[in-house]
Amino acid sequence: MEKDTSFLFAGINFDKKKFATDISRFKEKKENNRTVSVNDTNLIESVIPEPVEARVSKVRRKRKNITCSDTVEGFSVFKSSNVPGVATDEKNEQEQTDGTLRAKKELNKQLEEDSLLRKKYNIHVSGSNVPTPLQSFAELNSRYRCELYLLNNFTELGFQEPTPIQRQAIPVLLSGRECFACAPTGSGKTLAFVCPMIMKLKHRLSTGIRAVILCPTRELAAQTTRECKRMAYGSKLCVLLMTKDLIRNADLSKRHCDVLVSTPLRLELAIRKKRIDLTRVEYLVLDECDKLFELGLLKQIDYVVKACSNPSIIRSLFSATLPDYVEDLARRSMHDAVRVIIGRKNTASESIKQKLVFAGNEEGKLLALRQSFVESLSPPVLIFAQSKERAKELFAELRFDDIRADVIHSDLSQAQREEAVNNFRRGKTWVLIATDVIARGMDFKGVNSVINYDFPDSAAAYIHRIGRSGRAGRVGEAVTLYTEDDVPFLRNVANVMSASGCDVPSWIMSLPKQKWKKHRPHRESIATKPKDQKE
Ligand SMILES: Nc1ncnc2c1ncn2[C@@H]1O[C@H](COP(=O)(O)OP(=O)(O)OP(=O)(O)O)[C@@H](O)[C@H]1O
Repeated sequence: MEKDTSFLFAGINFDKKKFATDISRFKEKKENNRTVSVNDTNLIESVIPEPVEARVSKVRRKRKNITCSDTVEGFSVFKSSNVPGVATDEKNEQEQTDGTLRAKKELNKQLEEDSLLRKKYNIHVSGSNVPTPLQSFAELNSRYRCELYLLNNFTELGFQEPTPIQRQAIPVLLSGRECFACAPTGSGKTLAFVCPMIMKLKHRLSTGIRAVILCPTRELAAQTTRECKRMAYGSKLCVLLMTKDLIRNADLSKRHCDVLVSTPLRLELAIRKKRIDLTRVEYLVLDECDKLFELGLLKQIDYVVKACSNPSIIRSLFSATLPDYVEDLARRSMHDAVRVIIGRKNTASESIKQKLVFAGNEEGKLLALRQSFVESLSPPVLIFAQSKERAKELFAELRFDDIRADVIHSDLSQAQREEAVNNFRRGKTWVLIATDVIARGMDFKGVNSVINYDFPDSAAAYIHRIGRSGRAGRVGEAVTLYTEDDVPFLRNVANVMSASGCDVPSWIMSLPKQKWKKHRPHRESIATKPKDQKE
């Protein structure tokens, strides 16, 4: 991460007060002499009871003694109060006082209920007027008038109730607030940002891109596109994955697309080739945001974010690891954002049983791995190696053993990478050897164990790698092999383990804390054969 990140989001930092007229012009259009907001909120308000958060903010505004001339979000508040020349008799005053007291009571009751619900689901929030969390998916209809196809899709997908991140992030985004969120791996963050997006977008036939989801890898972008399509099934929304072909053959500026999912590199390329217009994007999601803000991707992200120049854009950041610098950045550059943390920040999912195994040296690691396969191979198993070279070496060692192994790394073609992922998903491959290219976001159902053959290069990498198992409340197992070289870095992984309730030997917890950027020691090549016998 570059030290100075202030240029990030610079292209869309703007003074909302100064451009208030422009914003309101953008937000509203006249239709049949009646003001209809672009996202139809007025229409919704006319048919459903006012949401609690709206009532809450009204009461708060009242408390601040706003006068009749104050305009809040395009509405004139307290139109009938304090108007010069209008006599206010005692009865009226009494009624007003009673009304305010009732509203106050109602507000306090609601705040209490919200806080109990948050406590129950380990939801921590900061920001002003944070909307009430969802009790159930049904509230998407009763509170926000969501279309029934969406609830049907959730039922079809087997989702009975919202996960904690969904309970809080969905109402935040539906209320038009920006959001940065941290929730454990496999806890349903994808639905948390896709659901409000498809609810808000509805179907419209104008050209141009209306929402963008950025993911750090092609595999994750493809998976997110698939999830989006599943959730939007039954609507007319158009969801597209940015591919090389699309950049080459299609002029996206003339095509209609509701949701575009892409890696930063591909999107940057399309913008540079003038194949795409992002000026009307209404929603921007940075998934795995801390990865996107790392040095290698930061410039591309900045370029894309600047291209999304719509002043009313709603941006959100999601990850299972949210370092302080990303939070600082979010606070500085997002507008009135809500921070949502589920459980403790930067911890592993509690449904994963984690183990550290000392293997002495590189040779010991291979022996330990083979031994564990003989004793108890319970596929599917994911094995992480430190580099593509080491992943290839390990694959060369295991491919002739009696296990169905495959490998995935960045030297493979796109088609080969897709095939490796699909074979693993379908159970054709039992053991997938991988680099960190699939460590984040990939949702392989039922991975029984993750083996860190090479010690991860950071605590965040550890959390994401092992998070490929133990998803959606299932149990999983993670084994991390370590050698003498890794001992100084053990404490960082041990801290994560202990924070998620796993036992860690006390000698490890008493090791000195290590400042740890990237731990990638040079390692002996992976081989059981003596060097002179190797091909
Ligand atoms: N409400 C729900 N009930 C049950 N399962 C759900 C629910 N929401 C999502 N899931 C499932 O949980 C799994 C994990 O979801 P998802 O991939 O969104 O996790 P994530 O939090 O983004 O994880 P990661 O941090 O690894 O990216 C998926 O298989 C998804 O279908």
